[in-house]
Amino acid sequence: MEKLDESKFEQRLQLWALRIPREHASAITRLLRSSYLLDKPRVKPVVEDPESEKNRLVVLSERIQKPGSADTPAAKIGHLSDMPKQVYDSLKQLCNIDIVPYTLTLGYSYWSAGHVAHLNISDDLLAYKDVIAKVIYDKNYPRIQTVVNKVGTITNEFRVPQFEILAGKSDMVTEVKQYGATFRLDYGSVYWNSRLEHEHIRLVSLFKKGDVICDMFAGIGPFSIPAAQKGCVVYANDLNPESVHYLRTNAKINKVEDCIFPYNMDARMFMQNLMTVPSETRSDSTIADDNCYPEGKVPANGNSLSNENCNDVQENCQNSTSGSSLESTTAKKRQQPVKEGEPDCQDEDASQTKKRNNKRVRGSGPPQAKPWEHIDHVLMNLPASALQFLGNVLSSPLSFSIIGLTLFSIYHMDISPAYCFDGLIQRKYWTGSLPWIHCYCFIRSSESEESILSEAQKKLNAKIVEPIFHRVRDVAPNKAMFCLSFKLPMECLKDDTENHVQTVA
Ligand SMILES: C[S@@+](CC[C@H](N)C(=O)[O-])C[C@H]1O[C@@H](n2cnc3c(N)ncnc32)[C@H](O)[C@@H]1O
Repeated sequence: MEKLDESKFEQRLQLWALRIPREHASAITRLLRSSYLLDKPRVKPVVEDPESEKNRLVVLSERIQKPGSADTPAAKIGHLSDMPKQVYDSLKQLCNIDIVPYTLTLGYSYWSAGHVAHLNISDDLLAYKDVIAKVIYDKNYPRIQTVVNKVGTITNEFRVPQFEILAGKSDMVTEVKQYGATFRLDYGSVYWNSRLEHEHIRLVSLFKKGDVICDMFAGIGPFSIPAAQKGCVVYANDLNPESVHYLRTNAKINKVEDCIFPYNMDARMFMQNLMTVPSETRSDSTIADDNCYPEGKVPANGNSLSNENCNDVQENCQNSTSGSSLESTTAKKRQQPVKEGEPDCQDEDASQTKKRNNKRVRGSGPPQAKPWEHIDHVLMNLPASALQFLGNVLSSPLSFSIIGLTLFSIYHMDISPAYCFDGLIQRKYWTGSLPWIHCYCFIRSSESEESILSEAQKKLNAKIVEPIFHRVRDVAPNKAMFCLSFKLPMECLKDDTENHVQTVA
């Protein structure tokens, strides 16, 4: 029998820890609580210091990306990134601050989603699958209550694997925790990958309070929820109605439903909906409704925002206009250090930021979210095909089948292109800097960063300046997942004279 290589399951997280005298451990953990301490199921945030028995290491949250080094804003004000100065000052009163790097290895036995253990049993071990599952179940019950094996390759557009249940109950609705947020999901009907946790937190660490985020392939919200927790306004979309159901549930569980606007449609239509400038000149009081896309404004493409969802969005808009959620948009932007090799998302010049923020807070009423005026980041986590979504399509080939017949909706006979991103934004209405696009992709050994860049530029019909490739993880011996980040090129903006507007009217 071939041996199982458990090291293949390992993930190493590069974190930071405070080295403290052990007698202060309780006081310091109380002070840092869950917000700044590492918060992972079954992992203790206070550990022994290998260098001295008298000390303990208090492991900090992944959100605390790195201590302020000499040239970062955090260093200038003398505290750790993303940790308020008061907390840092209280720490200093308790002990000397000694920050050390800490590597956390999550090994073979760590991986599961809530009560579900997910196996990928290779062909040569299939004969033993029931024995393997029983051992895992018996050894880990009650933490693990279901053991499943992935069957075949993922072919559906919702990216949900097919599972066979090998042991335990068939209910796959479960809860998982990531960086202090709780996610409920049905493992059998939505996309979920625990191994992306570090990537979710890396990207969210680039956002600032008050940023406007468009998550085109949001799933159940592992980017959107922490972004909203950080004070961003998030437009989150997924084609899978089940994912949108759990996205809304998770927004409620994590108390950020006022900052998240969920959509259930094709990603291109979602962007088009958000960026369409209303035809009539409207008074400020009606602008929130434009974002809600009531039924009459929804494109007849068979993938439109469901009524249920639309009600939700309208509800959110109303919540927004009543005030509570908008603290985030009016809030003064916090300076954060820019990581080496990471996009500098703070290059908007100060006058532009001021202009935009002023615009949002103008008048006595709450500011309005108007995505066609400004968004800060667009997330595209569908690595198998996100690059295609950078381009426009003529008559999208989406179709649906009924009793074996393939039917095309009226929308697909329409020759108007679905814009994404070339010509999507109207120069006249846009304020501030152009958005960062974070487009995930796979790079195979036969491809290179250059070939991917050239494909992206072809789709955009514009040159990308200063692209940043971040290697996320190896998914196979000759295939890795990357995140390509770049500022939307200026050429992608359309001028008034071009007639791309109101395609969803
Ligand atoms: C790889 S998953 C990423 C989900 C989430 N961002 C995460 O990190 O867990 C891609 C998501 O895109 C959704 N999706 C696939 N095709 C889509 C489309 N045309 N428009 C919008 N969403 C789509 C799938 O349902 C799936 O939830």
